[in-house]
Amino acid sequence: MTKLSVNINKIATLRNSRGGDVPNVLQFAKDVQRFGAEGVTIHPRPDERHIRYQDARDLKSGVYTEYNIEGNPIDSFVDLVLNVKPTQVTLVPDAVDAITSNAGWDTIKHKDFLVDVIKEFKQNGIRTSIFVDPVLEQIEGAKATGTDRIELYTEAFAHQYSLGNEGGIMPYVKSAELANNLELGINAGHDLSLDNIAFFKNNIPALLEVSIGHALVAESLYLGVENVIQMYLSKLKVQS
Ligand SMILES: NCC(=O)COP(=O)(O)O
Repeated sequence: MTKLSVNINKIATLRNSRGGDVPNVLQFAKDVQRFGAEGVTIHPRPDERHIRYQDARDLKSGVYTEYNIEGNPIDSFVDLVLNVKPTQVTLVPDAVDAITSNAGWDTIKHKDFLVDVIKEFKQNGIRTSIFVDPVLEQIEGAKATGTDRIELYTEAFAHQYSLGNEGGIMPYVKSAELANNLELGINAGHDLSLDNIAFFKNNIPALLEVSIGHALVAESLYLGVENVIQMYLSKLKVQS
């Protein structure tokens, strides 16, 4: 089974554009779970341009499915995650000024750092995942960090698929096969959408979780949030 975790960053972006509390991020998180989402993801960035650190703390009371916090493990992020104790932390090597996440970890170069930080999270009962490109050496490097899971960075797949190139899935298939052999759990995310999710899911063996935000919110403007979540759940059940 592949769980759908809804990334609610964009709801905070909308709220912050006016100050105030509309839309309410906590209520939105409760509603997506009521509509069937199996997890909620946030990615607080150091400049707090969308999700704020206080949101991460407030959400703890309302996320009763899987709570996934993503981010670069700078000191303030590590303190936040240890304080909130979500179900899962996903480590992403994003620069402070990046518009969005744009690369996976170099798990070989940053092995010592990742080993230390992953150990600390796991000792505190938090499942770990690290964001990686679909490159076999990087998957092997991920295994050596001690992480429970990897999150495959799917931007390249989504881009190729939008151009009609289904072959763009192949590095992901090979990476997933290796991860399965190494007994690493597999998550995936970034630019997944109603257009590409079924093809991705049906080609990736043992895909445990997808986190989807940008496209899901954009699609909801036309189709409605509840309907869109149901559509994702239905596509995630499809087997080719
Ligand atoms: N981990 C990926 C995520 O949470 C959402 O990415 P996107 O759907 O906003 O591109």
